[in-house]
Amino acid sequence: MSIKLGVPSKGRLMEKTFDWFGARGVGLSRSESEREYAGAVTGVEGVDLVLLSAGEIPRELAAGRIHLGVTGTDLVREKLVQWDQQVEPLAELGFGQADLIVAVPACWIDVDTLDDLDAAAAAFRARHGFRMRIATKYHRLVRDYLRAGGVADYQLVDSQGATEGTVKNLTAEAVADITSTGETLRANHLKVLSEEPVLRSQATLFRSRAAKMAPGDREALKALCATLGL
Ligand SMILES: Nc1ncnc2c1ncn2[C@@H]1O[C@H](COP(=O)(O)OP(=O)(O)OP(=O)(O)O)[C@@H](O)[C@H]1O
Ligand SMILES: O=P(O)(O)OC[C@H]1O[C@H](OP(=O)(O)OP(=O)(O)O)[C@H](O)[C@@H]1O
Repeated sequence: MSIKLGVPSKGRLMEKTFDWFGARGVGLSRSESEREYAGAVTGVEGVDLVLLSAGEIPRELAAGRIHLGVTGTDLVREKLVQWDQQVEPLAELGFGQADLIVAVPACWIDVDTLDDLDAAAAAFRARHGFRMRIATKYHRLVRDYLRAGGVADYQLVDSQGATEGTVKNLTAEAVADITSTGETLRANHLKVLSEEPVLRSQATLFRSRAAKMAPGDREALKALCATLGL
């Protein structure tokens, strides 16, 4: 048997994860063929690399199909009910930092806080006969945040990508999405509410609380954690 380590299969997250492990003496690499989702681990025994979509890693951890996984805290908290009972964060990796925020059209000059958004949402409904639409893929986190902030008269519309474009495309009045530099928001004439973000996220190494381990696996996990300095 062996420990399964799930890592994002593409892009910045994959490269920075490889760098983070490499700097600590654990070599991670993707197979020669760019299209094959297989990889290799050097520097420790008994660890298999599993390349997965960042968005699927929370579910794989919760199901116990991987023992360890790297993904954003935003994805874990959004996708796993009572996330901390299903996974344990072992290390924040210091990259993939982004804030989950709520943004409205920059021209809404009298909307700056959640109270303002609530007032605007009520006025919107009275005027248009339907609830203000907020586009997001973070349904659970945004719903909880808006409930706590006292915003009532809105509806979430699902957007799995290019979320900032929904306002221009007239499929939403506001958005809740991840931002790091703010460039995408600015380019789409949106402004962030001047409130604490819904969540501050970064790439994190998680341990599954559900994954079964054979006796040898425990040793492999201990050796890996020791090598990583955890
Ligand atoms: N601009 C950004 N800067 C930093 N981190 C980001 C940025 N955009 C997204 N992230 C983070 O990267 C992680 C993966 O994002 P996302 O869900 O968009 O995956 P993806 O790249 O579309 O991959 P996949 O579709 O394979 O799941 C998330 O944790 C997210 O917070
Ligand atoms: O604040 P910025 O630095 O401009 O980054 C924010 C953008 O990055 C993410 O998109 P990503 O590139 O992951 O694509 P997506 O639209 O598929 O989510 C996020 O959804 C924003 O659109």
